[in-house]
Amino acid sequence: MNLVSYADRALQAEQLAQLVASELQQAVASQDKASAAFAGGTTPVLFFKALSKQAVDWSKLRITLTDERQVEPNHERSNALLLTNNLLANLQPPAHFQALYQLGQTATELASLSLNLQQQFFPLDVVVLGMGNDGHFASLFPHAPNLAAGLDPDYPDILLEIRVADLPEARISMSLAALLQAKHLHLLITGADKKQLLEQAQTRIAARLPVQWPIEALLQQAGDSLTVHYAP
Ligand SMILES: O=C(O)[C@H](O)[C@@H](O)[C@H](O)[C@H](O)COP(=O)(O)O
Repeated sequence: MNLVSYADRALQAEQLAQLVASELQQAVASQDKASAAFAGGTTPVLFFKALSKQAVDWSKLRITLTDERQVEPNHERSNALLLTNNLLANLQPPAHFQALYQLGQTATELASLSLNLQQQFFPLDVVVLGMGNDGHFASLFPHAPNLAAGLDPDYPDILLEIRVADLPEARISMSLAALLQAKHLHLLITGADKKQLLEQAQTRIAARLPVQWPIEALLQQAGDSLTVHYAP
């Protein structure tokens, strides 16, 4: 894991936006297209706003999410709405966006979407993840019944459905196996609590303790291919 620390969240957002924009533009230059998956939640908002101001050939971009809440696309908890309001709506020309959930989506439709992402988006050029204070990333939550599958580095599918009793709604998440395929893998965190959790996770890994937080699996599997961007 590589750690980049920034003096404040504005600098973090601006410098990560410049880095991601250069990674995307290099992909466009070499393959005439680029693909990216971004986390939802609250942390990435400043980053999305800064990224929307970067000089990228957005018409060549395929953008999706690392995970989504199973709500209507205009629901206030929708990550698609968050991404649209803070990034996609500001892009000229527009990028292609693939949502991870539509109301009433069936398991068959999820499997078909997973295959479509595999064929049209993967391997992702850039992934920017977030992390919760319980050590989840994407929607791979500690008490998810199918967490083992979600963290299995050999899991065959891009997407899986996550249902956890204490979550307000069911989720759709990318699997760790899918995220690890990213050419540029970033984790964007703010606040001392999350940095302390990351350090505790590293200590657990070094002591070869069983995985307590999902983030341990990401750190262990990704190794130096993961760059953590931290601001207080
Ligand atoms: O749907 C989501 O909530 C995100 O994709 C999730 O994985 C997020 O990155 C963490 O929960 C951190 O959220 P905050 O940025 O709000 O702390």
